[in-house]
Amino acid sequence: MTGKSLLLKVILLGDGGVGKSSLMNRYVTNKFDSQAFHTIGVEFLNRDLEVDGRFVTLQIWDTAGQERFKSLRTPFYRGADCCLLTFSVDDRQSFESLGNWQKEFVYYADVKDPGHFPFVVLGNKIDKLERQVTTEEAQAWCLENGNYPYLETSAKDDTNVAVAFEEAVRQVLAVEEQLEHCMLGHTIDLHSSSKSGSSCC
Ligand SMILES: Nc1nc2c(ncn2[C@@H]2O[C@H](COP(=O)(O)OP(=O)(O)OP(=O)(O)O)[C@@H](O)[C@H]2O)c(=O)[nH]1
Ligand SMILES: [Mg+2]
Repeated sequence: MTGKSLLLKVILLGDGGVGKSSLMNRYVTNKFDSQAFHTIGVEFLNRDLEVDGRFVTLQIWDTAGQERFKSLRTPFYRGADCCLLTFSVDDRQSFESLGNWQKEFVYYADVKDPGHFPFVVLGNKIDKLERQVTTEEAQAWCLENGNYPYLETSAKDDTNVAVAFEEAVRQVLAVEEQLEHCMLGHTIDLHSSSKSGSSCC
């Protein structure tokens, strides 16, 4: 892969058992294990990809979702460029935990401007017949809590997994572009005599 690659850190958060490790392993190794073990602490894998002409090395951090491992995972939130809030569509409790995961991330990652931080919400295990969370209510949660992109995935049958990680990259690039646009806007204002009324940041 030619051209300078942008290193991005993406972190998967969500209740134990929703499929965070399975999503990472499906995306990086294209494997799925129906008997996956609970993650203890954190693990990470890298994968190179190209999104809209940009070469990216995605460093995917997979975290333990079980409450007892909280102190092992929270030190690794800092420096993340994107957070994938993950639940399972057959586990209503994991959907209702999304708000807590978002708060935990913002606190331990010390996010200065949560309103502009790239979160993406994933509803996993859509291959399973018995759903407890509808697409509409998940979309409504995403709209109410920050207008986050919402994708439905299955690590088991590889539905939307690559799309989900590509969307994470797009969200980071979009925020970066917005910041660059703002910086550029301020620079031009510094030299022009007329005070521009609008400020975009
Ligand atoms: N049917 C189905 N099962 C899945 C899917 N993704 C994961 N699983 C299964 O769900 C169980 C938990 O998956 P994990 O990937 O270990 O879940 P996790 O979120 O990493 O769990 P913790 O490490 O405890 O936080 C495993 O038995 C997986 O095989 C999916 O998309 N569909
Ligand atoms: Mg895991």
